[in-house]
Amino acid sequence: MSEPLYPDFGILLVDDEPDWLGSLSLTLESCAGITNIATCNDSRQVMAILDQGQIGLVLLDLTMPHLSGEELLEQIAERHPEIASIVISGLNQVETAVNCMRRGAFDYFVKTDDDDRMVNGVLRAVRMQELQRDHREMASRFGSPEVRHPEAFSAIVTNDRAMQAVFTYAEAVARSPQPLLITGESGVGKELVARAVHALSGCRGKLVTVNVAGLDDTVFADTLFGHVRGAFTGAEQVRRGMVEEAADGTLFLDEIGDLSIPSQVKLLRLLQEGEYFPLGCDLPKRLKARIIVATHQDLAVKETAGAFRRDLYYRLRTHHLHVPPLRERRGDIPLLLDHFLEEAARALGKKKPTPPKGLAQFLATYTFPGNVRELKAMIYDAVSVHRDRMLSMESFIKAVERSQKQGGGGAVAPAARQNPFAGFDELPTFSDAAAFLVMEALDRANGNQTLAARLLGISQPALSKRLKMRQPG
Ligand SMILES: Nc1ncnc2c1ncn2[C@@H]1O[C@H](COP(=O)(O)OP(=O)(O)OP(=O)(O)O)[C@@H](O)[C@H]1O
Repeated sequence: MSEPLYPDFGILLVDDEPDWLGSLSLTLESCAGITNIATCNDSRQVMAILDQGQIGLVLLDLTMPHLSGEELLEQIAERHPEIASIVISGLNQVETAVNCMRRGAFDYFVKTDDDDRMVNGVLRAVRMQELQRDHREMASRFGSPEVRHPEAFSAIVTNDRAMQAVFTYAEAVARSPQPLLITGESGVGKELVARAVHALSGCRGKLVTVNVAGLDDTVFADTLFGHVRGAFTGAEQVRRGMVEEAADGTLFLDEIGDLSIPSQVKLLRLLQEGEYFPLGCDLPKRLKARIIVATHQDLAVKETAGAFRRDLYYRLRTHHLHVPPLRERRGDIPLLLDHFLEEAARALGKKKPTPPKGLAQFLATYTFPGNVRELKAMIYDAVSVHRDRMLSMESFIKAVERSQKQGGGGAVAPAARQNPFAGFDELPTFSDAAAFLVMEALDRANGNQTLAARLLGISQPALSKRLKMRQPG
C-alpha cells in the first residue's frame, strides 16, 4: 500500500529553474516530511493547475520569464483567495518583500536563507491552511447539526442534546491533522469519544492509547519515542515508541494534565516540528500520527498556576471537545441502565433482570461523581449478586450511601431551587404542604419509601414516622 501524502492538499513549487525545483522538493521532503508536492517551471501554466482545485499552497519564484511572481501573486489572490502563497526570491530587498506581502503573500524568503527558516515558514503556512479547512468544515455544519455518521458513535449510549453537539463537533474535526483536546470529568466517556474520532478520521493505522499519568520524563520519552539498542544500560533490544506504533493512525494520550513540565516540552516539540528522536538515535523520525489528548483536569487553571505550559495548552486546544458529566444529562440514566443491565447479564451469563420500579428515578437523585463508569460498576455489582427475576434496589442504595460516607460528593442532587409557591395568593398551612409533599414523593417513587425519603431529603425512619402520624386512629 502506498504511503499517504502529506499534507492533505498539494503544494505547488513554481520556478523557471528545474534544478531549484528539484532541490526544494528534496529539502521539503527530508526536513518536513512533505510529500504532496507538484512542480511547474512555466509561469503561464500556474493558474490552470490551480483551477484544478488540488493545491492549497504555492511557493513562487519572483523573477521568471512570461509572468513574474508578483503578477501571479495578484492573480492568485483574486481568483483563488483560499490558496496561500509564499515567495522565495533571489532578491534580498525589503521593498520587494513588503510589496509581495501587500499583494497577499503569506511569507517571503530569500533563496540564500537557511533551510530551517524556509521549512518552518512552509510548515506554518501548512498549519494555517489546515486550520482554515477545519474552520470551513465546521462552518458548513452550523446549519445542519445532525450527526452524519451515527454508527461511529454507536458505543456511546445517549439521547442528550449536549452529547449530540459533541458528536457533531467530533465529526467536523475528525479528519483534521491538528491535535484534539477532550476534557470532562473522570468516567464521562472521553476515551469512547476518542475512539469515535479515530474511526471517523479515515486513518488506516490503529488507535494507540498511552496513559501518561505517573510517567517520569525518561519513561515518557522512552514510551513515546522508543530507543535504539544500547541507548542506555539494559537497552538490549530496539524499542519502537508508541508514536511509531500509531503511524497513520491516532495516538491517544490520556491524563495529559498530569504530564511533567520536561515531558510537556517534548510533546510541544513533537507537535511543532513534527519529528522526534528515539533515545540514543541522532536521526529524527517523522510524526505520522494524529494526536488526541484527554484530561479530567482544568488545563486553564493549571496553566495559570504555572503547572502547564501556556504554549502547549494553546497548541492542544486548537480543537476542544468537552464531555458533560452524567449529572448534567440525567435523561441518559434510564438508557444507560437498560444498556448496562443487558451488557452485565450477557457478561455474567445471566438472564437480563427486570429493574425495580423507581430505580432510574432513584439514580437520578444521585450526583455520580464517577459518572458513567460509576453507574456501570453499580449495575454490574447489582447483577452479579442478584438471584430473582427482579433486581434488588438494595445494592444501589448501599452504593450511594457508601459514596456519601466516603465524602465522594455523592449527595442527593440539589433540586432546582425554584419557589413552588410563587404564584399562590393563599399559602397552604405547614402541615398541608408537608402532607402534599409526602404524597407527591411517594407517588413519584411508586410507593417505595426509601426512594421517597431520598427525594424529600429526610431519613426513611423520619418518613415512616410522618406516615404513621397521619394514619387515623
Ligand atoms: N455514554 C456511554 N455509553 C456506554 N458506555 C459508556 C458511556 N460513557 C462511558 N461509558 C463506559 O464508562 C467507562 C468509562 O468510560 P471512559 O473510559 O471512556 O471514560 P473517561 O472519561 O475516558 O475516563 P477517565 O478520565 O477516567 O479516563 C467505560 O467502560 C465506557 O465504556
